[in-house]
Amino acid sequence: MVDMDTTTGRKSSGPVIRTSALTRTFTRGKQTVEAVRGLDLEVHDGELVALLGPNGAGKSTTLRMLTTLIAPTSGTAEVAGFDVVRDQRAVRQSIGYVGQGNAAAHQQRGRDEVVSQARAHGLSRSEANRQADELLETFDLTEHAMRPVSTLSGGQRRRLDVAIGLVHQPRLMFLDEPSTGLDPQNRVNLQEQVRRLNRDLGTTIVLTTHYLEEADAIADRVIVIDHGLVIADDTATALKAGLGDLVSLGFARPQDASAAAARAERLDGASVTTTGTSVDIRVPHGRDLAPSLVTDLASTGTPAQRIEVVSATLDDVFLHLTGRSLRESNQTSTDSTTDEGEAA
Ligand SMILES: Nc1ncnc2c1ncn2[C@@H]1O[C@H](COP(=O)(O)OP(=O)(O)OP(=O)(O)O)[C@@H](O)[C@H]1O
Repeated sequence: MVDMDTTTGRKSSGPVIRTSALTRTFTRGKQTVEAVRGLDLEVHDGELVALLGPNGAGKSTTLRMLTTLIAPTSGTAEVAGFDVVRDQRAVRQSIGYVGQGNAAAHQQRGRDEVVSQARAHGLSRSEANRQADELLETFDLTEHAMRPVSTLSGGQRRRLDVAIGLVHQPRLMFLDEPSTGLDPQNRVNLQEQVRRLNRDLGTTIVLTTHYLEEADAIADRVIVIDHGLVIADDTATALKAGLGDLVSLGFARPQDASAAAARAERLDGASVTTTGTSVDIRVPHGRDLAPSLVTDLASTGTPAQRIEVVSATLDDVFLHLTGRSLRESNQTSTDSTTDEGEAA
């Protein structure tokens, strides 16, 4: 049941984001690109959600519709209880958004940039100063606050961007590829700050990423997007557990491998591949099942000479769902975006 606040017209319960059959197409010359194709999505207060997918999957387009930067082609989206087409202003006031690339002006000092953004959001000078100091502290930027933005490292600048996105204390924050281009140390540092923002302040966060490790490490929920469609939506743990572990066995003779494969086929949910003297078994809870399987095989005269158990990764999940590796899709993608077809 959704209650309506009659003074603001804002819904006071229900998901903070709700989309229904949301689509966005772009026209490139004679070509039509269906960037987002029928997205049905609900995000609840306090969640940290990662939209994960290869380059060109439709992640940024989704975020740009949810933040009112571009209009949907069809379907509906409500953010913080407001319609992204009809109530653009209210949506914008309710959210923070950090797009790709750096927002901060390069010659300004970091602190001045945060203060002026806070002032632009209507805070008084003293409130803006206080807010800036708090945010700089939160993002470990206090000691760099008086330096021109152009002299900050990539990681510091990205953290400054996130701080600026928070000046008006939104309950809902959108981050478009926050850690792309950062070195591993700065990436981990930024991820920690994002996690802290969600955990300590309860800010709902929706971020896009094509880093598997990032989605796995920080998100409560991972929404995997490919070719404009949601192909999986769950916790990273559940997505990986659903696929199961890979139990790899090696035998002395091909006939032993065949016998072991026949035995493994009887395991619930197992998918078995035999190559010469090797047997690969993808099976839920493989790590737990492996010892008894190996004992069983030894007792029936087909002892394994090699055993390896590898837990599933999100890349395995993506590979299973699409037949492609997300890592390789990211590396080989030459897809590029143009400004053609942009909505006001
Ligand atoms: N303004 C635009 N004009 C034309 N095509 C566009 C535009 N914006 C996006 N596209 C196309 O829509 C598809 C989805 O792009 P989008 O940027 O949403 O993907 P993404 O998943 O965010 O990728 P990345 O990780 O590279 O940012 C791509 O094929 C892209 O080229």
